[in-house]
Amino acid sequence: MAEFKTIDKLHRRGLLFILSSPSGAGKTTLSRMLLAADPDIKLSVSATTRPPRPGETDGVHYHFVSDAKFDAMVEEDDFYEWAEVFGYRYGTPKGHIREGLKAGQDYLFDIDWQGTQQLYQKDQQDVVSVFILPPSLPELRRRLEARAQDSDDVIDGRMERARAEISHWAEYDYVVINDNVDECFDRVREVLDAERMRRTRQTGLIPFVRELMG
Ligand SMILES: Nc1nc2c(ncn2[C@@H]2O[C@H](COP(=O)(O)OP(=O)(O)O)[C@@H](O)[C@H]2O)c(=O)[nH]1
Ligand SMILES: Nc1ncnc2c1ncn2[C@@H]1O[C@H](COP(=O)(O)OP(=O)(O)O)[C@@H](O)[C@H]1O
Repeated sequence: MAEFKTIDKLHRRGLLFILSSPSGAGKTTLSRMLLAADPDIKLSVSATTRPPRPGETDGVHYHFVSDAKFDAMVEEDDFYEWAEVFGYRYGTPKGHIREGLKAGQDYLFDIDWQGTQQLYQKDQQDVVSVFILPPSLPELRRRLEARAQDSDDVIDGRMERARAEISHWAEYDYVVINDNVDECFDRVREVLDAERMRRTRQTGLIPFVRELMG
């Protein structure tokens, strides 16, 4: 069985896995499920000027920063991309993403369509994007209400923006409807598994095939 071990160890380049959706469709839920189930993918923790919600921890869900700190990060070119959403700013810190990708690390991004477009412009070959749709708009509102973290005004604002966000669905590589969350999660994992197998990411294949052919 020694040959199979060799195949397991083939080197692979990491990927940038993006989950986007209108607010309330379930991307945070799916992200948490994925991070819990898959040790090979790491969350890219964004910086934001939005205040933390109950249950959110600084450095885990977001880096919560002041406006002045965000300005300084923009000025120092610390961001891979950043965008304004719902009146707050959100950005992906550069961190060690480039080195991580080379070493085979996958990164998960919970970012909007603006961030997705910017990542495609920077690094098309490594990006895999998935758009999560709600089964209906009344169900989307029900989920925002059930989450019980926003006032009615904020929920109205999120619902108003939902149509604009959904209009970007066709810019994504994959689209999954989040009706039953477990089924949706299975679809998302299938996408990730298949994308990891892409020939162009399996950089260890060239030496492997060279050896195979003697
Ligand atoms: N472009 C960009 N968007 C982000 C980033 N971090 C979060 N977002 C998006 O900002 C929006 C608002 O996020 P949040 O306030 O956490 O509310 P949510 O919609 O309930 O997840 C969502 O669409 C996120 O995907 C980031 O670093 N860059
Ligand atoms: N398939 C689903 N069916 C019912 N409720 C869901 C489903 N997926 C997510 N939810 C719930 O809907 C609410 C919004 O989901 P969340 O993951 O916070 O959305 P987002 O990150 O896209 O704003 C949460 O209370 C979550 O538990």
